[in-house]
Amino acid sequence: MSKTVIEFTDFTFKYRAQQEPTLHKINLKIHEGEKILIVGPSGSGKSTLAHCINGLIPFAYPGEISGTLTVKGTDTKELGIAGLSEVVGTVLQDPDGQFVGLTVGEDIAFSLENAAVPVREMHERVEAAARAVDIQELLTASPQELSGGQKQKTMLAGVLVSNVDVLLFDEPLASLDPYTGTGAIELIDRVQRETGNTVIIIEHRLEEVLHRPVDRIIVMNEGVIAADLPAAQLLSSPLLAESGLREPLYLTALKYAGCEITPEMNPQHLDGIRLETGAARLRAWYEASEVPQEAEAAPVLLELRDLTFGYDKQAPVLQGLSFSVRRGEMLCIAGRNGAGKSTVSKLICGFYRPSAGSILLNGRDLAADTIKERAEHIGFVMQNPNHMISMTLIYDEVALGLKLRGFAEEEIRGRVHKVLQICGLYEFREWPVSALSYGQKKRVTIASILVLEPEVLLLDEPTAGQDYRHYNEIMEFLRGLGSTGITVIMITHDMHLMLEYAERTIVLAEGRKLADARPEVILTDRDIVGSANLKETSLFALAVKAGLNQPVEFVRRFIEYDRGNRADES
Ligand SMILES: Nc1ncnc2c1ncn2[C@@H]1O[C@H](COP(=O)(O)OP(=O)(O)OP(=O)(O)O)[C@@H](O)[C@H]1O
Ligand SMILES: Nc1ncnc2c1ncn2[C@@H]1O[C@H](COP(=O)(O)OP(=O)(O)OP(=O)(O)O)[C@@H](O)[C@H]1O
Repeated sequence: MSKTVIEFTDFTFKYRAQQEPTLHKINLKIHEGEKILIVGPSGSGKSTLAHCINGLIPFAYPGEISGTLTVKGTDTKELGIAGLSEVVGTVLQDPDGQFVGLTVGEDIAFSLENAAVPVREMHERVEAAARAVDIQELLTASPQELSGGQKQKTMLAGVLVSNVDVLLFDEPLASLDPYTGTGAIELIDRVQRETGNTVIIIEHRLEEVLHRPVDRIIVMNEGVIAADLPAAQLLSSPLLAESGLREPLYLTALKYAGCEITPEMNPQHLDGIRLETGAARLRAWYEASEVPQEAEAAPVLLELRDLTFGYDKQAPVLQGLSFSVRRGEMLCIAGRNGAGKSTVSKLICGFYRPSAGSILLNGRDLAADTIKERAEHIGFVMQNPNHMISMTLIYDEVALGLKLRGFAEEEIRGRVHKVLQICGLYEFREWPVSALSYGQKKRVTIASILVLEPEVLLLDEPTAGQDYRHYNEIMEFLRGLGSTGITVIMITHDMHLMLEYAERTIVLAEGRKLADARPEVILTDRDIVGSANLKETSLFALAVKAGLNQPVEFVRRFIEYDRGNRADES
């Protein structure tokens, strides 16, 4: 057995601001060269555990520690944050908090400058890392000009160039398009095999991380380690479901068809899975499943006509983009990192003006409307919750919009409480926002917009950083809004979300509309998937593997059936 790099012994940690410990008596050994995946519901302590390893706890977030944590045999309290930074490289969940350089290149080079690497070698290594994540064109760009995914890639490159022993990734996939995400998982795998580094990945998107093998999966739940198993064992046990976590979609399909999942089937990867009787069962399930009904089309509410826009006049981001959205519809906008998805939402909200084309709401051109006037009808939930929150207490944050609009105290309280309940935040209403996990903060921002009851709700990655339970709750809630006539537009890289909740998806590529169709049609079309950096759904690949004649229709029927199931659960 190789050497232990990280060792938690009866380790308990309580944040100064909390009454109860967030981590309880953790006993965990991580060995040199191991690749570990940590999963767990939102707020279960995953990021807290990571912060203990990189020294942010207790040096930046103070609190009480009992028990010990050693990194390479030395207690982290003795190593200090500087000592730890030489051993552990971290990509944090919120990339904005992590930028130190004025340009992308400087940022990637930061750790090398600190380590006094010769200038020539530094340039070579920075360029190689930038190429590995495909941002070599952006080395002189400033961090403010980057899309969410481009920021994430810069962080990844910064960690990959450094000479640390332990690489720690806190939700590395959250802002990456699926193709880039797959590339990042391959890259992490390659770097680990080449350097023998220890790798720890925290991620909700289990199916995507398992694209490359991991040695163990650790399940955190309520501050304790609920399971510590190889992937095949975990996926064939009820432990994920018991912790409210999502299994890969193809396994859910096999279970619906009546298959038992065993470690011998190699359930951790669709390529290597042994279906045996599964194929016949899937066919029988498909033949017995109901044909979904088409919904009636509602009138158009929002229309984009020939929109053209560029931050820099020479380089248009959008060129003649047109699409319309119907009242009560749930629509997704998808496309690769930097395709212009967030830019579309900023134009709709009026943060920027198009250089040509128009945006109509209920047939009326919005050109003359201010940001404030538009906000009465169109609510916008940004990608990064830390960009939206301005109040200290959760209740005040959610009540703010209603207060500014002059509502009576009584009505404000009723509406805020109702929304907090819907968003699973009621019990935290008197808490400071700073004591919440990233996923919980995201829900606060959704709540603060929902409370205003907009006609159109525009969400940039609504479920990034959410666990499966909250994903279901938020999405079923948004679907409920759809049926009351509120139109929901979601920008997302989450192919599950798109399949399960969007009635239609607009795919952007090169500033134009590449496709406008039902999600299962898009996610089973290799050309569109390839051109827009999306990812084919594993359900489709499963149906093909099982030899079904109509794999697209199989995907559609599965989604319909599963939707009914999930709506019952939430
Ligand atoms: N700086 C802080 N001060 C006080 N309490 C905190 C702080 N950060 C996190 N917590 C508390 O610790 C708990 C665990 O948070 P943590 O961020 O570790 O969860 P997580 O499992 O990473 O969740 P997520 O998947 O939502 O990111 C949260 O419920 C939160 O209340
Ligand atoms: N404020 C800005 N100034 C200059 N360029 C910008 C600015 N914001 C975005 N861009 C550029 O415009 C393009 C589109 O960015 P946008 O944020 O709309 O992409 P996106 O599709 O939302 O990407 P992601 O999936 O990574 O979030 C990118 O090339 C980005 O670098």
